[in-house]
Amino acid sequence: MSPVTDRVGPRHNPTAGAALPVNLRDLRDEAWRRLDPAHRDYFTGGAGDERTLRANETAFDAYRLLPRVLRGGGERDLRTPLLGGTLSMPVLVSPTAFHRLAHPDGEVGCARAVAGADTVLVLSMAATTPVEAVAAAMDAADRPGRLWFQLYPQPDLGFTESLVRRVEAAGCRALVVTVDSPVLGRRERDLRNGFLDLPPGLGCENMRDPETGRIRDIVLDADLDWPRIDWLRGVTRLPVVLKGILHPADARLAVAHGVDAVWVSNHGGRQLDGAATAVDALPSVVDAVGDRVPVLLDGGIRRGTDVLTALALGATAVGVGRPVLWGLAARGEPGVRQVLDLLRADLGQAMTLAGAVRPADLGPDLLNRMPR
Ligand SMILES: Cc1cc2nc3c(=O)[nH]c(=O)nc-3n(C[C@H](O)[C@H](O)[C@H](O)COP(=O)(O)O)c2cc1C
Ligand SMILES: CCCCCCC(=O)C(=O)O
Repeated sequence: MSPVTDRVGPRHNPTAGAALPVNLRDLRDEAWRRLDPAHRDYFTGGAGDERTLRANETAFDAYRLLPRVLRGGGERDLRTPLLGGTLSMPVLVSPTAFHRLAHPDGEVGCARAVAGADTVLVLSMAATTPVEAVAAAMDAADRPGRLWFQLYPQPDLGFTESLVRRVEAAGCRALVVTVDSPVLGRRERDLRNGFLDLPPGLGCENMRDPETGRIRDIVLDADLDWPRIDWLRGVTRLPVVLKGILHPADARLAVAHGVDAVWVSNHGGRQLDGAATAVDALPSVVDAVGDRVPVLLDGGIRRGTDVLTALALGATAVGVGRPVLWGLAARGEPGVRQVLDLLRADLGQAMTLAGAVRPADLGPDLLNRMPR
């Protein structure tokens, strides 16, 4: 029997007394031990000197919290309404490529874990599993609305439209269009390792040409522009989210072009090295967008307090990229479940300590920004 007890502690500390992991970095270390070094570098690395990659995490250090006290409130309520659904917490899974390279459980294992946590998986266009199989895993877990699809619009509009139809038919509930990748960032680890291709047996299954059955290469299109976003909105009724916005002028344009949410992201530091960190770019994007559409954020979220900070700065929800890959590479589906459980517990505990019952209670008054 513990000499110390509290009314919320055990529920917020599901790993107490258990073996590792107690935080996400424990799973990262385990994943790194298991992965082939070239694959570890692909999953871990960023562009150029990895300045933005490092800064995404350290930017959260600039914030200190100003907790409120004597507010009571009992049980925390982390539920978060977003694009027509309600997530069990303000944390979703960012799109990341090649899950079956990390672990045989792949995207299906990830989907099962996400369904169990009752949040959203954004399936990468570079997934190694067909969208229909991932959707079936969500359906089997009775969470059909929890799958979104990430799209790099292809210059071949016919193929793009056929993929959108496929994704709609599978039951995805939103299209996340990645707009920070007119070309691939210069990932020097991959260049050194010569990491170019997936091993035999793995491929980007959602790139299968409907006519030939052949897997097409993903084209990152430097001609992508606002008229193409208008075109995309015209060919689907799914909500369209733009991922990779950092500049407030682009956030304003996104709203003017009728998008349904704006996702502040620098692609986890993998595209433009030296780009602003997500958390630094967030306040001016929130200001530009106002209440018109939700603002999401990813990049460097590793702790409940990081989630709390992003929400206090005006994000509706945050995404996690690498931590999910760590969980998957370390332990497959249960590892992803652990990542999401750890973040939920950490966020609940941080909110309790900060005097907030629900995400709507979080505002900039709870933050003290340190000079850097
Ligand atoms: C290995 C890896 C693969 C990624 N693949 C994609 C992708 O296919 N599409 C996309 O929009 N973003 C992709 N991203 C970026 C993530 O969606 C996300 O923006 C980023 O990982 C967030 O930062 P974090 O890893 O610090 O959480 C990828 C990131 C990583 C690390
Ligand atoms: C040629 C396009 C491959 C994209 C792979 C996934 C991705 O976005 C990444 O960051 O890696």
